[in-house]
Parts: sequence; C-alpha cells; structure tokens
Amino acid sequence: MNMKDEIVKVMAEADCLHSDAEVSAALDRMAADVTEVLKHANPLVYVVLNGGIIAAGQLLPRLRFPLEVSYLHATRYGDKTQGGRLNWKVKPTEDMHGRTVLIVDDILDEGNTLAAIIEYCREQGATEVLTAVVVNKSHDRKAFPGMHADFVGLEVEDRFLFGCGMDYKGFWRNTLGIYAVKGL
Ligand SMILES: O=P(O)(O)OC[C@H]1O[C@H](OP(=O)(O)OP(=O)(O)O)[C@H](O)[C@@H]1O
Ligand code: HPA
Repeated sequence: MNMKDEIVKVMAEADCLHSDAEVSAALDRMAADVTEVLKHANPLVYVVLNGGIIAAGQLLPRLRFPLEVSYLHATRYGDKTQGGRLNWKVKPTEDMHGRTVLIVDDILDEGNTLAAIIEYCREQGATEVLTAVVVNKSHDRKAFPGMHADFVGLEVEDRFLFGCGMDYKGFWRNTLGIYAVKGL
C-alpha cells in the first residue's frame, strides 16, 4: 500500500477518542487554569515543535494576559510509534534568566521530552518552568515516578494517538479531535 492510501486508511479505521467539541472544551478549561496561575507572571511561552503547534495555536488565543511566545524543536519519535533518544533540532534562543517559562506541547506520553526541556530551561536560569499539554497518556511508563504536567486538557488511554498536533508517520496533526490508531 502506498503512503497516501495508508494515511487515508488509518483515519478511516481510527477510533475517535475525543471529538472537536470535547477538545475545545478541554482547551477552555486549560486556559482558565493557566490564566489563574500566570496572569501576572509575564511568562515566556515555549511551543514544542512540531506537535505543540496546534496546541499552542488553540490555547494561546484563549489567554488574555501579557505573554511572549517562542519555539523550540525537540523530537524523539520521528515516524515511529515508540520513542527513542531525544534529538534537539532547535534549542531555545530567548534569554529565560529570571523568567517564568510555560512549555506548551500536544502530549505528555513517557515524559522524556518534557523532562529534558524542563531541565534545560532550569539550567538556563528560568525561575519557574511550568508545562501545559492537551493530553496526558495514562500508563505507568513515565520518565520518573510522579512525572506530570502542570496543566492537562484530557487524560487519554494508552494507545497510539494522532490529531491535535500528534502525528501518525507525519500526518493527521491537523485535526482538533483526538484519534487512536486501530490495533495500536
Ligand atoms: O512524553 P514523550 O514520550 O517524550 O513524548 C512526547 C513528545 O513526542 C511527540 O514529539 P515527537 O518526538 O513525535 O516530535 P514531533 O512533535 O516533532 O513529531 C510530542 O509532540 C511530544 O513532544
Ligand atoms: N502519538 C503521536 N505522537 C506521540 C505519541 C502518540 O501517541 N506519544 C508521543 N508522541
């Protein structure tokens, strides 16, 4: 089967775990929580490419307080459904010394990606590093016991997901709803 046919088939057979409306409501709740905590903090928001693009594009317009936005790119899955070593493609460029930093990503799965980013930001002198993810995948394989994000939209079952920034072999990041691949 060629790649295009495979990608179309994966969506046709996928289970929709959360509809567009459910994700939108979760983003509203997240935005309210983030606002409560950070409205006076003038945070520097780091979007984790690529997956964080959709999350940030949906979350940040819901925040009505001053903030700055930048990006970093760290990846460890590529086209695979299991994570490997973290590859820093673009490190943060803004001065975060003394700043409150909010990291925005699509998913906290095993948490190795966020753990490495948090450590890096602390080393760079950020006063406080908080994390926001649209989904937390529920399982017991976290990078360390108790690993969690500060702001979570939805708890999602332990399957391979796509949508809302998450990709299947590079595709289907561009949905608001969240889907699980059949059989994975
Ligand atoms: O909690 P973890 O197990 O570390 O996985 C979470 C990370 O995996 C995905 O990125 P990916 O490596 O697929 O890079 P991409 O967003 O550029 O596709 C996702 O966007 C998170 O950044
Ligand atoms: N789907 C897509 N990308 C991911 C996942 C997932 O379930 N976990 C970590 N990165």
